[in-house]
Amino acid sequence: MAPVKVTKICCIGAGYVGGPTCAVIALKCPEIQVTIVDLNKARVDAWNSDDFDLPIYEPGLEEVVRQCRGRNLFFSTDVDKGILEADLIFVSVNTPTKKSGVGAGFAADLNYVELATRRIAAVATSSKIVVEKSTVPCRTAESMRTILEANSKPGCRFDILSNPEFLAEGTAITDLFSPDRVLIGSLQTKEGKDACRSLTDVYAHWVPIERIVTVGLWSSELSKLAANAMLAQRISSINALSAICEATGANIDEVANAVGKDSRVGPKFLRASVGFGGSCFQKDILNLVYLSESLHLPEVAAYWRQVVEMNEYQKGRFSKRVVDTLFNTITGKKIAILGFAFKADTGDTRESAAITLIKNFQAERALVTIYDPQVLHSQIWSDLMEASSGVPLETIKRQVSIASSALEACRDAEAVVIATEWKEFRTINWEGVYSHMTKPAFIFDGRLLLDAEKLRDIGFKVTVIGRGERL
Ligand SMILES: NC(=O)C1=CN([C@@H]2O[C@H](COP(=O)(O)OP(=O)(O)OC[C@H]3O[C@@H](n4cnc5c(N)ncnc54)[C@H](O)[C@@H]3O)[C@@H](O)[C@H]2O)C=CC1
Ligand SMILES: O=C(O)[C@H]1O[C@H](OP(=O)(O)OP(=O)(O)OC[C@H]2O[C@@H](n3ccc(=O)[nH]c3=O)[C@H](O)[C@@H]2O)[C@H](O)[C@@H](O)[C@@H]1O
Repeated sequence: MAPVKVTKICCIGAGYVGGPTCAVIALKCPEIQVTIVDLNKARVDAWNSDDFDLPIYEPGLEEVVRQCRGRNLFFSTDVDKGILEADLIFVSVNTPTKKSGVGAGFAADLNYVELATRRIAAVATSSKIVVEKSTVPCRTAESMRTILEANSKPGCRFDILSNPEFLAEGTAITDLFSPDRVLIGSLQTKEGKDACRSLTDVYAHWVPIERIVTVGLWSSELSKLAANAMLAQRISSINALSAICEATGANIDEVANAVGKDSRVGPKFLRASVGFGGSCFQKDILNLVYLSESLHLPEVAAYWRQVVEMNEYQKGRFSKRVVDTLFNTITGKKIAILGFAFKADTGDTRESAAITLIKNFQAERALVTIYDPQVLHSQIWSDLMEASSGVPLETIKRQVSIASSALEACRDAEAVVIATEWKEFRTINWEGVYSHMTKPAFIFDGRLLLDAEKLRDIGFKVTVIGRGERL
């Protein structure tokens, strides 16, 4: 049997990965019909909305959806129909950290992957290539295969591929248009290699063939965890060095630049910050820690765990620096937080460092005003409620408010904290902000975003992550 020519794709999960990834496949492969299905009706309705009010903010995404939706790209809640019709199915559902039971706090919750897999097995009446797109622990594909084979109908065969996604939020569309690599893992059998070829042919519509890397299933699954762990490890390394800079008078920008000039190290991902956030770095490292422990490799587990611990330390250290600088108390003081998303160019707030900072400031009984250009107010409230485990919203609102502009957030504040690196914060009318703040007016740049000298000239007292006071 030759590799199947894919004509219909179904993607289970219309989230940050399934949505953009399959929209780009539809754009680049006009002859393939792509249907993205999700159980969440509100999310599907938003993807289908007349005014393209899409459920996620991602630069360039709307243009892609506008070109393909209704042509060869469809969004639906009819999961079964999507499965029935497709010859290739992406499983792109969420895999959060388990909250209870064995491995709670570390292991990935594979319940959504299992439910989607069981649905495929229950519904499919013809052979399918099933592609694990979600980030999963090593050997999950084996569990999927066992479930599918145990429940398949006569004449139906399922080939499992691992095809982890490497896009970063905020740059998803450019990452998808021009990926560093596409990774496809398959069983090294004839059937496995044929399935791998079918998926390769989809990506080959726009990805140069030398960037499509084909490997064994388990290497593919582990490579995804490894890539995120190593990226996060660079940030924790630079953040650890930022603490030394602050204590010595060295400048983290200069250190990162000098170190990154070494071609073996490279310049990317060396930006000190208030700490990394996002739905995946912490989750995937904890997953790797759990995997290492399960494999009786405690030293390996401890090594990776330290990357997350350093990140927690960085958030706490930055919060403490704010309190220390404001004369050791922020009780009753108004603090403006600029940025709530976990990084710029996204409305996503999952594991955002801003949430921890605000929680720390709340504990010090400060009055916090938040401004973010993209995050929905309802999302901010729900994150703060979740972070304060059960404190009623009315109580939170006594200490926290949300502003609709940076200027409004900073009015009468004693301090401004830059928590997300939104470009627009660079071009704020800082003279105007200064004139409306309580004096002395403090700025804490947790993102190395602003021109500290210019701000000092205006009159601000400026504290920058990774820069000490000594000159
Ligand atoms: N967010 C990101 O930037 C990246 C995420 N990943 C990985 O991709 C996976 C998905 O992540 P996101 O897209 O961020 O998650 P998400 O939470 O935005 O989307 C997942 C979607 O799957 C749907 N879903 C869950 N179970 C379902 C089922 N049985 N049937 C139909 N729909 C179902 C949910 O309703 C949700 O809309 C995760 O494993 C994540 O680790 C990988 C690379 C980047
Ligand atoms: O598996 C995933 O979910 C994705 O996780 C990250 O992407 P993402 O979390 O969307 O965004 P990043 O650009 O990696 O930023 C993550 C966090 O690190 C912070 N960061 C990043 C870079 C840096 O130098 N310093 C730094 O503090 C960002 O502000 C952000 O809070 C990876 O970059 C993607 O390759 C991967 O696919």
